[in-house]
Order: sequence, then C-alpha cells, then structure tokens
Amino acid sequence: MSDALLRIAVTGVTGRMGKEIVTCVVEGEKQFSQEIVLGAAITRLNAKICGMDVGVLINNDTLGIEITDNLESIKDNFDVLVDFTAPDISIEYLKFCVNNNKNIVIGTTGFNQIHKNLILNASHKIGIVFSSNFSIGVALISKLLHKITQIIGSTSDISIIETHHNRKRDIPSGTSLTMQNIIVNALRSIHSNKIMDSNLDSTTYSSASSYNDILIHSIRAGDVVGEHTVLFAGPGERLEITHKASDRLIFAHGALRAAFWIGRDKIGLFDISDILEMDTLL
Ligand SMILES: NC(=O)c1ccc[n+]([C@@H]2O[C@H](COP(=O)([O-])OP(=O)(O)OC[C@H]3O[C@@H](n4cnc5c(N)ncnc54)[C@H](O)[C@@H]3O)[C@@H](O)[C@H]2O)c1
Ligand SMILES: O=C(O)C1=N[C@H](C(=O)O)CCC1
Repeated sequence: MSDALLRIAVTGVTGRMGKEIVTCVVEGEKQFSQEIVLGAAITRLNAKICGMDVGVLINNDTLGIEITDNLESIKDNFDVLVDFTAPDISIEYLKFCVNNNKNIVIGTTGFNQIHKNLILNASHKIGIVFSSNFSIGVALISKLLHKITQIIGSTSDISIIETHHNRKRDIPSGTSLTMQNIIVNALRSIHSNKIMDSNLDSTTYSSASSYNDILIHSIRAGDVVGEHTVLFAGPGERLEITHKASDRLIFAHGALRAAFWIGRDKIGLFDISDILEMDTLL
C-alpha cells in the first residue's frame, strides 16, 4: 500500500456509530491520526444536513468536508468505506464499492441470508471486513466459544443473553447470532454425522445441535451500549461468559483498525478475528 494516508468515507454520519467513527478519526486518536484521514462524510438521501461541514456535526472546527448524500460526487476522495447503517442501504453502499473498486468495512447488523450472500459474492471482487461486533473482547470470546462448546457443549444447556439500548432496531443482536452460529457449528463438529434436524427422520438424532436449541434472550433497556452473556449450564456447575461494552469507541477503534488492515488492495471476506490475527495467538 502506498505511504499516503488511508482515506475513509464514513456513512450514517448522523448515527451513533457514524458520529463515533468520525470523531475518532478527526479528534486524532493517536493510533490512527498517522494512518487514516477522513475523506468523505455520507448521510441519507435528501437529508437536511447535506452541505454542512462534518466538523460542525461533531462540535469540532470546520474540516472542509461537506456532508453529502451523493457518493458519485466523492468517489475519488476515499479509499475505504466504513459503514454502520442499516441492511438495505448497506447493500447499496456495497454495490457502489464493487462498481468503483473500493474496499469496505461493514459493521451493520440485521442482514438476512440474501444480503449475506450478496456480501459473499462481492468479496470475490473487493476487500470486505464484515463483523457484527468490532470489539476485541467479543472477538476473543468468539474464539474461546468454539473450544468451550466442543468440550462441554454436549452436556450443557446453552443460552445467550443480549442487552442493548432501547433504540436498537434489530433483534436479536448480530453478535448473539454470530455466537449462536459458532456454538451450533462447534456442536456439529462433535456430532458431525448425527445432527438432530427437523427434516431428518426421527431415527437420526443425537445431542441437540440445532439453532432451536441455543436460545437467545434479548433485553432492550435504557442506553446500554451492548452486553452479551453465553451461559453453559451443566450438571453441578455452570459457566457464564460475559462481555460488557460501555463505550462505542471500542467499536470505532475496531472498525478503523479493520479499514487500515484491509487497505486499498486486499480482496476477500474477512472478520475482526482476521484483523487481530487471533488464530496465531490461540
Ligand atoms: N459491528 C459492530 O461492532 C457494531 C457496533 C455498534 C452498532 N452496530 C450496528 O451498526 C448499525 C448502526 O448502529 P447505530 O447505533 O449507529 O444506529 P443509528 O440508528 O444511530 O444510525 C444509523 C445511521 O444509518 C443511517 N441510515 C439508516 N437508514 C438509511 C438509509 N436508508 N439511507 C441512508 N442512511 C440510512 C441513519 O441516517 C443513521 O445515520 C446497526 O445495525 C447496529 O447494530 C454494529
Ligand atoms: O448498538 C448496537 O446496535 C450494537 N449492535 C451490535 C449487534 O447487533 O451485535 C453489537 C454492538 C452494539
């Protein structure tokens, strides 16, 4: 990658995460100000805020970057797009990045399988870091979850409890769905030939290892940034693994690390654990 600073475009700049990411870049978090610069600030179509200097939006000095709803007008101003918005518009941003050969960091959650297939297909042409949770703590728990499930999963009742602020649109959280997927896949790796499945006849079964058996319980309350607990309740003891986020800055840091890691040139589909190179550590 050339030595030039990596220029990022941030979508959803009026949103909780969009503002957090812009602030993190602009207010010179030391670990980024030497590597990343804000190239563009994007908002929804026809928003009244279009034309405002993004510095004003975050109560900072003017930056000479006007908030826009027109990606075509700023496509030469950025290298990587960082998107925390909503599923349908994220897919539109993804299509723009494919058509203009731009890499993208996707933090949006609430995607359906069609969306996820579009993301996978796009990753054959551009670089995508797609993660339901950009915190280091959840990335670490996710790595441990697979191993813990392989060891005690088949003798435990497993539940996931997720708590978020009362403004969150999607339920359950993307993080909890990712955790559920890890657990089911780990259980299936244990009982690979004997998976309980409603489509199979009643003679083929073993320890439950279908999505129906890993319950997700969701709480929406107050201004909780994001909390996840995975409960393994076994005979005589239980394991509770919890992550509590108290500042959206952790997600912004993870997303910016991802933007710098994917850079201008990588192609493929990656998640936060690839950025943190956790496989080499665990
Ligand atoms: N991966 C992570 O680490 C992580 C962390 C926090 C939030 N999230 C996810 O990021 C997303 C945003 O979260 P938030 O709290 O910032 O939400 P928010 O509602 O505060 O912000 C959403 C932003 O998207 C914009 N938007 C929505 N619909 C749009 C459309 N049709 N066209 C253009 N812009 C549109 C809104 O204007 C707003 O700026 C959610 O899916 C959330 O689950 C992920
Ligand atoms: O605030 C949110 O919305 C969050 N959503 C992510 C999810 O859906 O898993 C996690 C971080 C906070």
